[in-house]
Amino acid sequence: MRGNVFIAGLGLIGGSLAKAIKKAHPQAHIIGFDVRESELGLAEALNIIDEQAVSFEEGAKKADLIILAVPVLKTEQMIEIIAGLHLKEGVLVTDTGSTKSRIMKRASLLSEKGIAFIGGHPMAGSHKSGVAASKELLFENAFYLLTPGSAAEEKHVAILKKWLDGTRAKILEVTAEEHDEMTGVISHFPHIIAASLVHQARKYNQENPLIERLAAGGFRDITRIASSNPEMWKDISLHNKEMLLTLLTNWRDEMNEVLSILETEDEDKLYRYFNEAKTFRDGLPAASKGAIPAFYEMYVDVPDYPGVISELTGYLADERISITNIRIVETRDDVFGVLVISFQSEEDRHRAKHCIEQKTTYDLFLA
Ligand SMILES: NC(=O)C1=CN([C@@H]2O[C@H](COP(=O)(O)OP(=O)(O)OC[C@H]3O[C@@H](n4cnc5c(N)ncnc54)[C@H](O)[C@@H]3O)[C@@H](O)[C@H]2O)C=CC1
Ligand SMILES: O=C(O)C(=O)Cc1ccc(O)cc1
Repeated sequence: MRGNVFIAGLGLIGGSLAKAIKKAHPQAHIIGFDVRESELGLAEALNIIDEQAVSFEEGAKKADLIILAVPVLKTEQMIEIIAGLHLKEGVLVTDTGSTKSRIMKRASLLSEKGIAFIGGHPMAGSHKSGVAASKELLFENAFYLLTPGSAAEEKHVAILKKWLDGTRAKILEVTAEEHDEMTGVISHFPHIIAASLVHQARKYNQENPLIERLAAGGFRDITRIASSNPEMWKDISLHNKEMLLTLLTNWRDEMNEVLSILETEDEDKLYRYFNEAKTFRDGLPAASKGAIPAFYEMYVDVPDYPGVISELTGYLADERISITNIRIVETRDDVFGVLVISFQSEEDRHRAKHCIEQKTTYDLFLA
């Protein structure tokens, strides 16, 4: 497709969409805007955008497609600004916000003027932010939820889907209310719990600093999302306040129930509590991406000597297997360390396993 695509907010999501759109539509002209000049400059230097907009308004006026990829309270402000501009005939406006009800309400300002607004939420991402973390295939196989506004006709949705071809996401239409209920349960509420677990560990750590050193493995895994951008999650929580209040109340009741099971040492109930959770968790789809994306990690027990990381990454590079992240867990002078290597796909992870098994005697396992 040809045309000007204006992306406001060149962070993880704006940058990833710019890359995916450029890949599928090389003729598209991508104009970018960000309040942070560093991100804007980096996006241009990395050829993620073709042009920097002089201002938000100037970028919006030139666009055939406007994508708002900023924290959700800012998205509302941008919709208001757009509603007051003289835009190009036939322009499509969409966003990437993690919430939809308040955005769709604000977008009625556009619908009233006959401007097609289609709410959007690519349900993949990470705890990282910024254009440097953006990836062309961030949304591959992930769900991409759309909430068309009242002025958005089927043909508009079809055009937006075409623009989004390069994301290789699974696009679904839902209502804004359904959206906020579902994402409240599986994404927004877990972020609050992850943050609360970290707060709890932080408080106990003040008394006993060994906690911080022991907090590897499982604790790191379930609290990874607590490392996400605080501004973004402040906005999301305020936007989905009602749902989060309901979930918090239900959770408090459930914790009270667990408290009483423990107090009375009711073994049957305790067993059932864990077993029912395990059964549902084990039945969740494994390899496809959800709001909390799958990470393809491989754990390698390595001796703690200099050069071991370059030895392993060297073997993987020889086989042209790309890694997306590498970290060391629990290295102490007297024990083996665990190297956690992440890959883009299950296929890469299996090739890596085969490669390392062939070339070394280190123990490894896939989590
Ligand atoms: N991070 C994630 O995993 C996901 C985030 N989202 C949603 O996408 C949106 C963007 O999130 P990310 O890209 O992760 O955040 P980010 O922090 O990586 O990028 C947001 C960018 O917007 C810019 N920005 C903020 N206010 C602005 C303004 N008034 N004008 C112009 N630029 C402005 C920031 O400087 C930043 O570069 C948010 O609404 C978020 O809820 C959706 C799916 C996944
Ligand atoms: O890092 C993670 O696992 C996430 O939870 C990513 C994420 C963040 C916000 C969304 O609206 C969707 C996905």
